[in-house]
Amino acid sequence: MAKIGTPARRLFYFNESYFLNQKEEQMNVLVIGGGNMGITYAEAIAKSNFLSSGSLMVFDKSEEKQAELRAGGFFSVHSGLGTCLPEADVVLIAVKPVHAPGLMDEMRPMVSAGQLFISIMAGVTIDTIKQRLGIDKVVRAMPNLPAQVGLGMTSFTASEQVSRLELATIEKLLDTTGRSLNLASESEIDASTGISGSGPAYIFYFMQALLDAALKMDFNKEDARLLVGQTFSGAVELFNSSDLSPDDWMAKVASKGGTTRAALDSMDGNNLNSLIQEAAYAAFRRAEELGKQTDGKEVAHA
Ligand SMILES: NC(=O)C1=CN([C@@H]2O[C@H](COP(=O)(O)OP(=O)(O)OC[C@H]3O[C@@H](n4cnc5c(N)ncnc54)[C@H](O)[C@@H]3O)[C@@H](O)[C@H]2O)C=CC1
Ligand SMILES: O=C(O)[C@@H]1CCC=N1
Repeated sequence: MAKIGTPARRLFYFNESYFLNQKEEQMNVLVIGGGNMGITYAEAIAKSNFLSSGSLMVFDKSEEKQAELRAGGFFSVHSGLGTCLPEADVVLIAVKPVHAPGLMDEMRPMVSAGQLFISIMAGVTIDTIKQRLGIDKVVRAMPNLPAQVGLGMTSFTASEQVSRLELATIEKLLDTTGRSLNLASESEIDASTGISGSGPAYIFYFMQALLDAALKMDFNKEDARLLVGQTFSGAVELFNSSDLSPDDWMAKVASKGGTTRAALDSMDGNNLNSLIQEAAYAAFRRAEELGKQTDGKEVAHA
């Protein structure tokens, strides 16, 4: 097993003067799991100048993934935890919840008290991570897929052992992928999973339905994609350009007795608003269930 890192150095990095002096670029950050989200974070951190070069490490257990990551060349890619985990000041865990217990058991002998752990795993609680790793400083975050294009929405909350200044630095790290929201409790993280974490899939669901309608109306695939994509981008841009509510914007599109009213009446008649709210609650409840399942035990979710 690799030697345990240098706690004195970590103490320096994580004391208040370090954070007041804003020397984030001297931190070593390790991302574990180089899939959709892990690679998104690693690339965003690498491109942001948040860290100095050579300070970002990635470990994925898949050899195929390691080869793919090495081709990118943005960070050092490790083939085992022993060469990277003891050197890290901040560790971002980005594996599926089902892989969390095995990974944390492997990590435990190599971690130390000064290290700070960020988990983006859905439903895995701060207590589970603290107990399984035997550490105290945990930030639980819930990002979303648009982080891949710098438009992510990440909610996060921290264990009480994470200081205000440490949290400010972690917020800057999370913001390399878009915007973030510091929430007071893990219950709010589960709720935000039902809104922003899973939310991009609901938008894609709506887009797929409109695409299907356009294809039925005999548009070819390319034209249907343009009609739907530009309509979504335009509507979102309008929404973000003012404080008007979606209801206000709907009123601007819909003329009395017109085409939009016909569509909106059809949606209301089918209770679409309630169905979408129900879907968001289903994701919220699932995040809570995952938390109970992973509470110190094995996970039954892939
Ligand atoms: N995909 C999404 O939109 C979002 C995902 N999440 C969370 O992010 C986490 C990762 O999700 P994805 O990136 O989509 O998954 P993914 O399946 O694309 O990536 C996971 C990676 O972890 C690696 N891995 C598995 N076990 C490992 C281990 N023991 N050590 C090192 N690497 C290991 C796998 O080889 C894989 O490359 C999940 O916990 C999920 O709940 C959170 C918000 C949004
Ligand atoms: O579906 C999931 O479990 C993850 C968490 C939020 C988005 N994807």
